[in-house]
Amino acid sequence: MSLTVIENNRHAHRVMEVVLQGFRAETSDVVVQSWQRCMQQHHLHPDHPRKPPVLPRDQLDARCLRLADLLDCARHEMATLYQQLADPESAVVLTDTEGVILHMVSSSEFADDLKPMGFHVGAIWSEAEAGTNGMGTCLASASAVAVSREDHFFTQFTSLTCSAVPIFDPSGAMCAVLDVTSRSSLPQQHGLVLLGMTAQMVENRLLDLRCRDAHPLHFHSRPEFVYTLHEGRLAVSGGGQIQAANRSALMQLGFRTMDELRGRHVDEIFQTSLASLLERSSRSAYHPVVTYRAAQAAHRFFAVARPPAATALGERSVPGGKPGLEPAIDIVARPVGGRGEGEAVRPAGEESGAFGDPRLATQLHRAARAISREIPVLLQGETGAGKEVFARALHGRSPNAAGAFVAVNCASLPESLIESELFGYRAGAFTGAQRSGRRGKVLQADRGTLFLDEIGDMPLELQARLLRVLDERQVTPLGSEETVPVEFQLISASHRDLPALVQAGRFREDLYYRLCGLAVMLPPLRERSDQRELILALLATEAGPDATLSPRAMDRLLTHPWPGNVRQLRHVLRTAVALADGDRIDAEHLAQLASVAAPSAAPALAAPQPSGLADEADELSDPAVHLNVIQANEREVLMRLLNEQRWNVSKVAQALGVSRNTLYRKLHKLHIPLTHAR
Ligand SMILES: Nc1ncnc2c1ncn2[C@@H]1O[C@H](COP(=O)(O)OP(=O)(O)OP(=O)(O)O)[C@@H](O)[C@H]1O
Repeated sequence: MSLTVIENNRHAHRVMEVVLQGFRAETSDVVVQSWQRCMQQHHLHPDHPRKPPVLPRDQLDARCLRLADLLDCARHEMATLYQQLADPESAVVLTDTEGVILHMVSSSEFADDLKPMGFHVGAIWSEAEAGTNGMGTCLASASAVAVSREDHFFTQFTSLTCSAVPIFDPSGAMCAVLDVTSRSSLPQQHGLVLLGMTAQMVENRLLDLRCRDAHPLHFHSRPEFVYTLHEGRLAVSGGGQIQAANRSALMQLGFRTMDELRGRHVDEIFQTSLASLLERSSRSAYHPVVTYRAAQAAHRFFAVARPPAATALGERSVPGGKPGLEPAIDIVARPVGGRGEGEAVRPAGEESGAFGDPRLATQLHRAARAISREIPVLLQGETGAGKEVFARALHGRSPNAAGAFVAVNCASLPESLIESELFGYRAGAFTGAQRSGRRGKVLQADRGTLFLDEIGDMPLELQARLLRVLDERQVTPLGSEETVPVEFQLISASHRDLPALVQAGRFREDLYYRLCGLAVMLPPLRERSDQRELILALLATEAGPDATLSPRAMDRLLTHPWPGNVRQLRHVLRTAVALADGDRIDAEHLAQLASVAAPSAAPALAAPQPSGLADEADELSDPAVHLNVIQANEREVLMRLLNEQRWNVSKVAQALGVSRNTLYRKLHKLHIPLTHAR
């Protein structure tokens, strides 16, 4: 008998002894109860291992669409958690309430290890399908669980250790499970803490998003905890009724469930009314004000109440319902994929853009609805992911489509010029000013769309001026006394993590809330499901409709990790077209891909390499591996600078105080190819 079979038998025997004969197990009650459910309720047998079933693609897409807002809230937090865990043999996973894996962050190597076990996006890991496991058992018990190695019901999963926590929506219902699965033998305590914190962050974001038209009320018994992860948060209707709360709020106020709290009035909970809290908060410039628990007068809280995010942003009331609470699935995406080699394609000009990925299409649809209600849209995503293309598409679908689309790149303008560029100046306002004066970009965008790209790079002093313009909707050009009224739609974009900049004090929080009426996280190219369609469309733009790709070339493109996203894809295709003799592109014309920087080049918002899409990285030699530690560090710093300056070599040279030639030599020495350059 092979070792595996003996091992399998031993594990199965142990599970059966515990379930059928009531033997004491050296494991937790949660695990024992799960084993009992597996055998008695789900009729699983530890001797008959099975692979979790996989949902068909269209059903998976439909689920992702239904939970699009949750996925939006979770994606970035999951990537951050993965980085904090710093364990290459771990995966951070999100499932829906039926145990279907919707999103996963891991190294491509670990994802490849997990795949044969049936552990990948689309697979169903409920207890009924996969026996005792982190995700399934968390769902069944509706509580945080740790399932280490031999706690699993089936032997095939006993090399894994999982920790999982439920995520609750603002109504208090469980809406997902967040899990960390790794090879380590024990759940790491700090990992569990991080997991719990991540779940809380996702819940708070979801509360903000789904209750945008309620008054947010932040509180804690210690003032320094207001606005932190530990704060209690309530969503309160204009009439003062509590609609939703986070877990900390329930705990601090002594309620066990959301049902016990929902519908109560603020003055029933605190010894004050919503109106009074709002007034006192605004008078104290939104610093926490003291309030007392109504039931226990000695229990003091510090609280801040604000106007709803929606009204604070000038959002009009939405006919027929609350924007944040409507189901995410109300559009039909264009069909994706299925096109073979050489088929006719429609060129994707930058104006039209290609948005075949269902998630992207939904985001465009939601953003179009938001902008049509004058809600500003904030686009986030890695560099080259198509934020400007998306913004133009949004403008084209908006009520102001007939007006101008005015783009301002806040990162590329020298600080001294941003102000005049944005607000304009009166004739003779300063030395060097044009004699006739100049209408600033804000006024040029009148009745159109103002697109503030790389808004995270705007200097703090100018943020204050911009804030005033957004509030007052009028502009005072430099050197002028006169204010000019202006009406525009606002879209902004950044590849930086703006909430993190806010926390670091480098971006004004009040401005962030005014820009971020609706936050849209654009997926990186490697996560898009319409890659094939996009490749063909971009190829048609670059080489005309007769161009074709060989299957090998298409395969290489489809499996590339694309750290520079669509911009890099476009660049690679442009070079391939130049290298190919006729209209047919083959793998050999994609030599440029071999010299593309490894994922260490990932920009600020980049998640770790996603599962299963980076197989090719194995084939490629990573140029960075030949560098010593100092060079590797130097390379990383340069890559970051290049990304920040959008691969503009002159600007990076300027920032470093070296000549362009010196910089080129350095780039060459550190194996940094300039394939990202525009
Ligand atoms: N959906 C799309 N359809 C067609 N082309 C696209 C699409 N998205 C991006 N591109 C191409 O990729 C290039 C980069 O797009 P864009 O400038 O919008 O990216 P970005 O995310 O705003 O970049 P950055 O963060 O560096 O400003 C564009 O010039 C365009 O050619």
